[in-house]
Amino acid sequence: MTQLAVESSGLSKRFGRQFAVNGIDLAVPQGSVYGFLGPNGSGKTTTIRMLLGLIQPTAGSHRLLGEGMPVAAGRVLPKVGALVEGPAFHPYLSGRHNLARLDAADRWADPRSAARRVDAALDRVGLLAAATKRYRAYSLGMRQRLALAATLLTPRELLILDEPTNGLDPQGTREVRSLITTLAADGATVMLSTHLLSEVEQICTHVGVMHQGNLVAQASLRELQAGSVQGVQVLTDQPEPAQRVLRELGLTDVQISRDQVTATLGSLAPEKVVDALVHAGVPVRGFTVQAPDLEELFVSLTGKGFNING
Ligand SMILES: Nc1ncnc2c1ncn2[C@@H]1O[C@H](COP(=O)(O)OP(=O)(O)OP(=O)(O)O)[C@@H](O)[C@H]1O
Repeated sequence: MTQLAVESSGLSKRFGRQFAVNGIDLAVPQGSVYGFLGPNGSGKTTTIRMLLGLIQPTAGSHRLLGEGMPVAAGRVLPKVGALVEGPAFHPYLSGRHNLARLDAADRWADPRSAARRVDAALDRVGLLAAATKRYRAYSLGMRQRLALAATLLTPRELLILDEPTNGLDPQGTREVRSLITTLAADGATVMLSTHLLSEVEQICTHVGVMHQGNLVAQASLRELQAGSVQGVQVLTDQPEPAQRVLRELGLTDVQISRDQVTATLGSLAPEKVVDALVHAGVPVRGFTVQAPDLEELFVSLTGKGFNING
């Protein structure tokens, strides 16, 4: 069975009469990059704050790295890096000095190796060259990278990041995404919240979709794609015979448009369709299985569009 880095059971948070998070069962596999996707106000930040013990759940329970929270918090949290509101950095201190202050405040960190740790974290996020610049002179992207560096002062098995690319320009966004991919490749599990579908498609292996406090879908990207309806498109000079073959095979929604025949595949393997066309002597110039559109899938789950221009 897959080991879970984050798991919850019935995790809920109510503010007054409103359930911000309504009994969610998260399952974040170890080694995954899990995109926690949902429109604004769907309960992502509230969930992350509960996972990290920053607020108390109204109901439910959760485990991090296999250990029950909050009982094991002292043992588990040092292995978890978090980016929630971002640590408070001092505007007149350099990036390096800011990290050194945070490191000194960590009671588990050995002060003798502090300088090495700080520079390694700066190097990791590509800020070594700007280490002596004052924080107030940093761009938004540099500030976000410094916040990530702060979470990397000690090796982490799990990173929980709330909207890590929010507010970044395209260059900063690319840098932070590539850093996340590298951290995952080095073995960390990453759970990140986002309202950008494109972010999930680019860097995530798994996704959980939030809508109005409910977890409406949770799966690996591969499963989601396989589970959705696929279409096929055949390019041929003989569309009528092709249409006949597709109908005989049981494909639905078979349509002709000039030299193109499109249809919904159902559970049939695409190679069976090609095989049948060739056997029937239909000259096939092109055959495409149309990739299922994740955006449509998510919109059908949440009834809302996602900003896909991220
Ligand atoms: N401290 C609070 N008091 C009252 N209501 C709150 C509080 N924190 C969050 N909420 C409400 O809970 C709901 C979920 O908010 P949350 O911040 O978790 O959503 P989100 O998915 O992280 O959204 P965003 O992408 O905008 O950060 C919202 O309706 C919000 O107004």
